[in-house]
Amino acid sequence: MIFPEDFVWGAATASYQIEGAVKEDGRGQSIWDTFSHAPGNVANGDTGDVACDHYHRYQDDVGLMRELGLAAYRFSIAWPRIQPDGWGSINPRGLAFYDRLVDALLEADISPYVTLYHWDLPQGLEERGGWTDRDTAFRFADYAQAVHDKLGDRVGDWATLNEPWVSAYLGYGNGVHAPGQRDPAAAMRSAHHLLLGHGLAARRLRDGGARRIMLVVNSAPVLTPAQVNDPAAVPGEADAAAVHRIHTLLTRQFLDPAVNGTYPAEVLEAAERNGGAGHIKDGDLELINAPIDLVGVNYYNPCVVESGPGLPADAAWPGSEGVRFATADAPTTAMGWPIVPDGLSRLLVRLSRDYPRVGLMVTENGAAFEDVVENGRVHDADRVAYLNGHLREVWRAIEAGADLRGYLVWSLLDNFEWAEGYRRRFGIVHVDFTTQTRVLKDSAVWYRDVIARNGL
Ligand SMILES: OC[C@@H]1[C@@H](O)[C@H](O)[C@@H](O)c2nc(CNc3ccccc3)cn21
Repeated sequence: MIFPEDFVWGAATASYQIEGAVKEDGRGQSIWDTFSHAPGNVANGDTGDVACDHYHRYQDDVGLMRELGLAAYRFSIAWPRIQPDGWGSINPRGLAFYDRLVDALLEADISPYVTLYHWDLPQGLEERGGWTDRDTAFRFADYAQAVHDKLGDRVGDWATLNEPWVSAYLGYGNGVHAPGQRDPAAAMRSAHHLLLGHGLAARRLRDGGARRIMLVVNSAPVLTPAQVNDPAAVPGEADAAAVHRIHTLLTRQFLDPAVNGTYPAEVLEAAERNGGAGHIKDGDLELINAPIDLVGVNYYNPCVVESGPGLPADAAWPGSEGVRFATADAPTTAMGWPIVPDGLSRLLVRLSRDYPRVGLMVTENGAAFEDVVENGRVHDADRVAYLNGHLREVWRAIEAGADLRGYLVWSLLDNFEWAEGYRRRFGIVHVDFTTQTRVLKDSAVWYRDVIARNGL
């Protein structure tokens, strides 16, 4: 299976998960600093205080990327390094780190793909309401412009947000992520303000001459248990309605406004039932619908549902009344997520059909397994099998006509896995968090060969 000649092979990380140096060079506090230091929020009391110490080790890490032959490296910028409180003057030392990182990547012939927001909101803004407050969207646009002004001469690929669904519904809905609020109405308001911030920032980036702008979403094919292993299975009316509802809340809630400038009726109805839709102002959808070039797709596993009469909505899923989240008949990763490779091709073909005006890129795909270091090596055959199976589906989606530009593996390094802390490892490079030693896992060597062959 050989991929298109211009297919982009890369890897992805995020600032809070790898950088450490949380009090260095003028960095302000983020909501994840606050959340991870609050007892009970993160496994084993882990925090991102040190993480992979990438802030100090970035040159060696870029060397690893070069050794793997990556064409692209997706990383996020920590807003609190740029504006410690989230607004106002720019911290030159914070910006200087990313300036150095970008230059190191270009020197290694690796294209930098910048994500402007991967969940580390400045705590100063959270104290003013965070994403529940409309003003945060405008502060985000100011921040985006400041970063692009500095790096836009060398960075062509820009993602505004990583997974606004997670920021809104895990951060403000069920509270398993920072800032840990449990309020469905706050979550729906936050989802809208994140989208507004996306649109406002995308306009600033475009006005600044950005080459490619994308929105990155966590998306999945929503399937009944029977459909997981039998794409031809036909769900009954109630189950089909459950599938449509969750597809709408997970994916259409974000891509319809961003790509088409419309909200699904079900989202507006859910908002009316959860605090009202007064936060949606006239003209907002036009602002949100700023032209973008790509949708970044983060896929790990399908979302499995069936109807469940009388079931209350899950706090992370306002509007999901009557839906029961089910399990798939499939092997699972260390996260308990089902391994369903063809879910990726089913998703990519669907998104290509539903949103034909934008290209697609797999901006995250990967898996956590219980890695064991043996004689200085990690024989992660399960991760190789996961990646191989999913890349075969990427190839199939391209063959089926999907406008798919590239694939970025999650993740380059083992890192801080949010509420799971360091006990879950997604990296193709093993990190010993005591010594900060990096070791290529077998999956990294395998991925290097895939890149060299441009295929499987
Ligand atoms: O969990 C693995 C990665 C995570 O490390 C990335 O920072 C994030 O972008 C990411 N998104 C997903 C898929 N969505 C999801 C996020 C949080 C909880 C459950 C699912 C997985 N991942």
